[in-house]
Amino acid sequence: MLTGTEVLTTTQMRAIESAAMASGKVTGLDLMERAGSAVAGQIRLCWPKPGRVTVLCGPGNNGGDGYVVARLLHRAGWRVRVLGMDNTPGPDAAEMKRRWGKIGGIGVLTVQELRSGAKSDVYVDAIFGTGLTRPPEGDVERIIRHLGGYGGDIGYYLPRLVAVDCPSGLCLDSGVMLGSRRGQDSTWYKLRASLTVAFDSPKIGHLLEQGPECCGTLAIADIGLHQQRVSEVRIRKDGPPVTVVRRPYVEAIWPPFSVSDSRRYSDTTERQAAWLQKRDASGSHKYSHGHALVVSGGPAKGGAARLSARAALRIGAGLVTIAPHADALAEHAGQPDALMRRAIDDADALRDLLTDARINAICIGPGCGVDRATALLAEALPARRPIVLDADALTALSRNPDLMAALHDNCVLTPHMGEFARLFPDLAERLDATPLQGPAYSKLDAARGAAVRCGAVVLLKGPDTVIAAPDGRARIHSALDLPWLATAGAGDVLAGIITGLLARGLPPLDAAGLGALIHAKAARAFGPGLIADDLPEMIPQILRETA
Ligand SMILES: NC(=O)C1=CN([C@@H]2O[C@H](COP(=O)(O)OP(=O)(O)OC[C@H]3O[C@@H](n4cnc5c(N)ncnc54)[C@H](OP(=O)(O)O)[C@@H]3O)[C@@H](O)[C@H]2O)[C@H](O)CC1
Ligand SMILES: [K+]
Repeated sequence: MLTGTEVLTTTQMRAIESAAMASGKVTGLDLMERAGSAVAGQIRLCWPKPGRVTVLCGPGNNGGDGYVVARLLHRAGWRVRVLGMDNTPGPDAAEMKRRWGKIGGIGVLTVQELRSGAKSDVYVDAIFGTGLTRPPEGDVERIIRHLGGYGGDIGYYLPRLVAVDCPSGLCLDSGVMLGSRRGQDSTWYKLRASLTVAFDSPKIGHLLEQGPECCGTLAIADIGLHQQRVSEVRIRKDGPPVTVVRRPYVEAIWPPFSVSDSRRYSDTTERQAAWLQKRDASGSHKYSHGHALVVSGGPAKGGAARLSARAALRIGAGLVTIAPHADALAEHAGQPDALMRRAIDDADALRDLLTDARINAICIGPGCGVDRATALLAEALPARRPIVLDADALTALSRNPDLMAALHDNCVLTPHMGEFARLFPDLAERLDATPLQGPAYSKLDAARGAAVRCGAVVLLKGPDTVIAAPDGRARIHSALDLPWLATAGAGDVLAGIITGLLARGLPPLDAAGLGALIHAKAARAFGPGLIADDLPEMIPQILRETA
């Protein structure tokens, strides 16, 4: 349902690149020239007046791109200094190094050399790209630390650090700096580029964990590889066919980067907008938009479920019933009047209610209580209706292997990292280990592993939300610009939006993906000062603006 941006792994990127070269339509040298030219072009767009630039070139093709940048900026009138490594790179990078060598010299890539001479206006990091396999060490580590501001005097210039493909040290399959402890501020170094120019498509690591913060503005340059997006290619004419795995693929649904082609990167289609606004032929009767049931808890615990129910109504479920324990029914008497109320005291009462086949989506967890969630899930899961499990329902799941075994592909689990660790401790532990080798285990790997294991859609919440289905399809929803979304009750609203979308008939992965998107858009539209109650009220504006 969503049209997003395809996100690649580094292996997929290499396969596409190899396929392009094997087709004979383009050479590695052409691709390198286009890559370097895209970076130089972006630099000139950002800083039109030629100044001083230092280009730092690593041992591989990322360094090769750097030599192209140096040559093209020199041609544009910049005063260029190049620091490189004393090695013989692959043939394409070697040729680019040779071409630069006819124009200027190459200093050694050390901190001492970097600190000597005049300061530059722009520093280009072309040390490592997709080929990083282990944490940087020796001189290269020192220079990357220095660029990260730990080394002193070029800190003033950090806003002008431009990364080729990625800031060096970042694992593009996971978004972690190899060698640095995850989730801690005291990373042993942290580059913060003001601009990163990457090629063809964003990679997983641009969007997850430390990636967005380190990359700064991410520009994706088209280097003419789209024709190579075939499902099967031959790398060599006489060689075996090599499958370029494009599906299951990962999609970014709110890419935080600047792009010129808005059609390719739009987040909703016209058809989707019409469906969201009920302007299409999906039906004019309230039951044609589904009936969502939001299970609530006992006395004084109703606020969370009411937030969910309100969100399910606002997103367009035809009917929404809130189902508290009978003791708590009276406290749900207030607004919104559109909400229906029905007491459910135990699993038998839920079974009775579910004889109404028109109830086609359930939300369970917010304010429910763990014991109640345990009892009601045992009844609800075998019914195999679309169901969102959040909060207390997730705790119930983590304590009951039988419930875990009853999950099915119409379930959506919405854990934050703490809940995820209780549900899938081994996966969380793997994620917590310091990554020493690329490709490092990623949040995407963890969410996918969890989805496969439990047979349900898993939405792992965070500023970089990852959504994975048991069949391997996945989405990354990056919303680092919304610190004010970390507020009590915001998760309950998300659960309600997803439940509403399920009631309206969206498949679980789409409901979770679109739910995360609308939730973030509502928070963005409201801005700082947001409380969870504001989120459902912003949904009409988001629906109106969806085009
Ligand atoms: N994908 C494309 O369409 C294009 C990509 N381009 C650019 O190419 C790089 C990828 O180039 P590659 O040569 O594969 O990789 P890198 O340049 O990133 O680095 C590889 C070299 O670095 C060595 N390495 C890896 N880790 C370390 C480390 N910790 N310390 C020291 N050296 C390290 C590695 O050596 P090994 O010992 O591991 O073999 C390599 O020598 C991509 O990012 C783009 O910028 C094209 O130019 C355009 C098309
Ligand atoms: K780089």
